[in-house]
Amino acid sequence: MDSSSEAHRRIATIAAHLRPSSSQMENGCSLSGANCRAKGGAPGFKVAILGAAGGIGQPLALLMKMNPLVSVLHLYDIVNTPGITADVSHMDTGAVVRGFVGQPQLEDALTGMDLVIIPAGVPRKPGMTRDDLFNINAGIVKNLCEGIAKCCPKATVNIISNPVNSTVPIAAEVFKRAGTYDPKRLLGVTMLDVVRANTFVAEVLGLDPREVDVPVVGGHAGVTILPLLSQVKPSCNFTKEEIEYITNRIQNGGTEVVEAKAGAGSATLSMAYAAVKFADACLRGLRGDAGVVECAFVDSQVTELPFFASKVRLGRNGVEEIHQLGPLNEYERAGLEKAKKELSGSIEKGVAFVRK
Ligand SMILES: NC(=O)C1=CN([C@@H]2O[C@H](COP(=O)(O)OP(=O)(O)OC[C@H]3O[C@@H](n4cnc5c(N)ncnc54)[C@H](O)[C@@H]3O)[C@@H](O)[C@H]2O)C=CC1
Ligand SMILES: O=C([O-])CC(=O)C(=O)O
Repeated sequence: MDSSSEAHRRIATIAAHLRPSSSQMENGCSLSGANCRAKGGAPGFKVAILGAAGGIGQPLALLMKMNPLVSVLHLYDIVNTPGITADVSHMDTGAVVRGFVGQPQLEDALTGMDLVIIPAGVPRKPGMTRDDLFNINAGIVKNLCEGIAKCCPKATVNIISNPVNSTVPIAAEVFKRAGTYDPKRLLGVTMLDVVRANTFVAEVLGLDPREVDVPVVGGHAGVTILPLLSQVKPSCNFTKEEIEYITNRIQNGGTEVVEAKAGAGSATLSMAYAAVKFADACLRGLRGDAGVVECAFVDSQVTELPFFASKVRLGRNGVEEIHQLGPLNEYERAGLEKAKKELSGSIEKGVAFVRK
């Protein structure tokens, strides 16, 4: 028996006799530390998902474990992460997975992370607006961002928890208070609006959605979601009726899913897909890839509002450049005014929550 077969035999014997303790499972390794060679030393980025046991968190964990840019994946939630970690950690992809459960383990979950993705918080039920989630989710996001400010102040942060139009300003205020705010590193995830827009436009035009690129600006709720159909690539023309239909469908895409799920939550699978698409863009930017451009809700001077979603170029420092809105038609200019009015209140509400 050669030495590597002997090593495998020894490990198999140990594994058969060891019943892993919960702390060993949290290390993403079912052997004791001395016997486990998976130390997470491979090159790549360290990513944490906060809210990893949820409807979005679980498929997001699965997809991030498949991302070759990720070397270490930390899964944090207030419940159920040991099981999800054990499950995902068996995938034969590169990232080492570690689970953390409950507030006492938040700091360990965050320490050393390059990218933190936050889908923690309650989802909508039929009849609710995203703003109806504010009372619960504002406190959750504030608490998690306090942890980030303390343990990984230089991490890039992707906020998914709704209402995004308020939770991003909450995060910014927490970081300002802690003296760690870097506007380039804080991004509200509006990617699902773009994913939907590409899909719905492709349906109407009879195109492959992978070939369609629709800029969606503003924010992430109702009329604040503003697709710029005059700037769709490949360049195309719509009838007035098509513009009304597509715009309404994009603005109400979240509600369409909430109603179809009939009380069982909101978009989770398409959101996990969108979150991974966006996180991958952030990681490619951090790696130094050129020309990575996506829409996101960020600290912005594109309008008079302090936060606004538009196309941004992602780089080694996070948001390297914020694109202007470009020429808008009359329909879009009217939409922009409506969007700004609602956004302004949502941003102020978030800021006031932390300053109060
Ligand atoms: N930005 C976007 O485009 C979208 C945002 N969302 C939002 O994402 C959020 C999560 O949605 P789902 O995953 O469907 O909800 P969910 O209820 O299935 O999962 C939320 C998870 O957060 C966890 N959680 C609660 N408090 C926490 C805390 N203090 N620390 C860590 N984890 C905590 C829960 O235990 C649960 O596992 C909701 O606010 C929803 O509105 C949903 C879809 C799209
Ligand atoms: O609609 C919701 O509550 C969830 C969400 O943000 C979306 O699906 O766009």
